Amino acid sequence: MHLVSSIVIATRESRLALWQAEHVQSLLTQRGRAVSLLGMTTKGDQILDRSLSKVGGKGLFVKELEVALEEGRADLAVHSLKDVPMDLPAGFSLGCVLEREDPRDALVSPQYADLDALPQGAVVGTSSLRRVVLLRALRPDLRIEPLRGNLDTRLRKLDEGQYDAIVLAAAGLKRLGLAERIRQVFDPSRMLPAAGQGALGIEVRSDRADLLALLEPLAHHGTWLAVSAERAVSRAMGGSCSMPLAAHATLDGAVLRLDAAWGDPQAAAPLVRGQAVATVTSLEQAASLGEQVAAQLRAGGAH
Ligand SMILES: NCc1[nH]cc(CCC(=O)O)c1CC(=O)O
Repeated sequence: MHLVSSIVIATRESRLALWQAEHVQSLLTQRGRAVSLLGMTTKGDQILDRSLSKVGGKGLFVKELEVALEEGRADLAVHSLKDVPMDLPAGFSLGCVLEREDPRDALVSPQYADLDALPQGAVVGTSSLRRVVLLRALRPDLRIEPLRGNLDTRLRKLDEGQYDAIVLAAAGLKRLGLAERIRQVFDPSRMLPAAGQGALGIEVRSDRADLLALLEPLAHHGTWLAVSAERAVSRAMGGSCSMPLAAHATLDGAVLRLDAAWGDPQAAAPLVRGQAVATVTSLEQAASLGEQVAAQLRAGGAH
């Protein structure tokens, strides 16, 4: 068996990725482990001029980190779970899911207090197909323009006046101490979050049982159940993280409630929605709730 002495975390070098890796580093350090970070630039960080859904999806953010795990240059990769493909490549596992931060979307705007306050035809920045279809359902008059880059870049483009407002995950803003930029946090019933939004996942090589044992005390099982249901919707719908798909689950005791929505980015048709509630105690049961909701979406015309 592999004996873990010093642990290396592979991480992207955006401020948010570093915050997340340092967070896991500090949790492990508190447990007496020596932990260092290995910063890397991924394809997803380099390609800033095209929509990610056109160049291969968000998997572009994790590939280089997996190569580092494969080659033994790193032990763990910390990811925003939202950016992790539904099926990891053979030989890799999700070793841990941490307690979720705020899963909701937030509106950031220098001028306007909330979505309703935006004038007719206002320009809103987002490159997420999910946010596009949800925003369009709420405010068909808005002009939605692409917005890429890390959090600081997106906020800078907003501040330069390229947009009237932008929509971001509340979790990222809160982690970076930018919560004061939030003008409105969307109720999930209006802007349903993406599968896994706000949760961190730690990826390991599946053959590293030593690391799985090490990570066990960091896991938040309620979050893990919820995101398993959410990710199962996404997986059953085709697995890409760049679909116009929202999936959000909440756990109340052992009762998991899962909501999902899908919208056609090409047509102005109403959103297709799905919902299911069940008592769950295992990740498999959570995933089967997700498959049930995906079947509802497909029956409603999602593809
Ligand atoms: N796709 C980029 C991304 N990946 C994770 C987060 C935010 C943090 C999280 O959801 O955990 C963001 C930024 C955003 O959507 O605003």
